[in-house]
Amino acid sequence: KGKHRLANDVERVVQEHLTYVREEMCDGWDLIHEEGEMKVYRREVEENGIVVDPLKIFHAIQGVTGHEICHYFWEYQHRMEWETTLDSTKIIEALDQDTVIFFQMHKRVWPTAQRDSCFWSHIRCISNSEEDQPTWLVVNYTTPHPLAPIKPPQVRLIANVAMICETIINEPPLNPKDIKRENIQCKLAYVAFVNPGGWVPSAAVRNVAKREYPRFLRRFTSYVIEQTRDKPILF
Ligand SMILES: O=S(=O)(CCO)c1ccc(-c2ccc(C3CCCC3)c([C@H]3C[C@H]3c3ccccn3)c2)cc1
Repeated sequence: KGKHRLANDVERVVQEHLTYVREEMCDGWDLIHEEGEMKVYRREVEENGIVVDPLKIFHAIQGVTGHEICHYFWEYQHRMEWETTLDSTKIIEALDQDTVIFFQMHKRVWPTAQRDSCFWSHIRCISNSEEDQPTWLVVNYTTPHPLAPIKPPQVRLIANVAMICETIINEPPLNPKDIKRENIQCKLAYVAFVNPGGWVPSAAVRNVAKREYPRFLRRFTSYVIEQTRDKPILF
């Protein structure tokens, strides 16, 4: 199928994330939370008094592949089974089989006004030259859409989020068909640039973010482990 109207935007944002995720986690990032394999980093950034802290989470999940993590993160029909911070989510346009446009109503976080979001969501497999497993990624990026008009008092979120996954196969058996789930691990990097889109109390949003991002990733990864437990491995 030909290039859709957002194909160039999608390409640019995907390449930016691939460059950015490899950047060293050195200056300016605070490790704000650690649980098991999950490490949550944040930079404190404000634009015009609005908290827009970039957030980076590194995690390693036993027994699932990067493809499985990205599949369940991208597929809209599973979203309400793991997303606890949404009132609703729906596809408003499919640009191609890997790129859709979502409209979402986010649960209100007191004392802020309710947020909604409209973003294109793209899933992609990047096979690198070596024989090891490909990288799978999903990017959610805010985009305007005629079917998602801004309706005050709701405030439109501005989000640029990526889930970038590698699959590790420990002690690969001679025959790939013999690979078991206990031999596989997904190493993921989750990056979120979220601008609340309007004034919010900095401390409140920082506390919500510090609590909600780890919670969302814990819940989402547990969901994928459950969904894939007795299914064939999706590489
Ligand atoms: O990974 S996704 O693409 C999954 C698809 O839904 C994603 C995740 C999170 C958000 C989001 C939306 C709103 C807020 C704030 C802004 C003012 C009031 C709410 C926050 C900050 C507060 C942090 C947070 C993190 C996780 C869950 C909820 N809350 C985050 C958007 C997209």
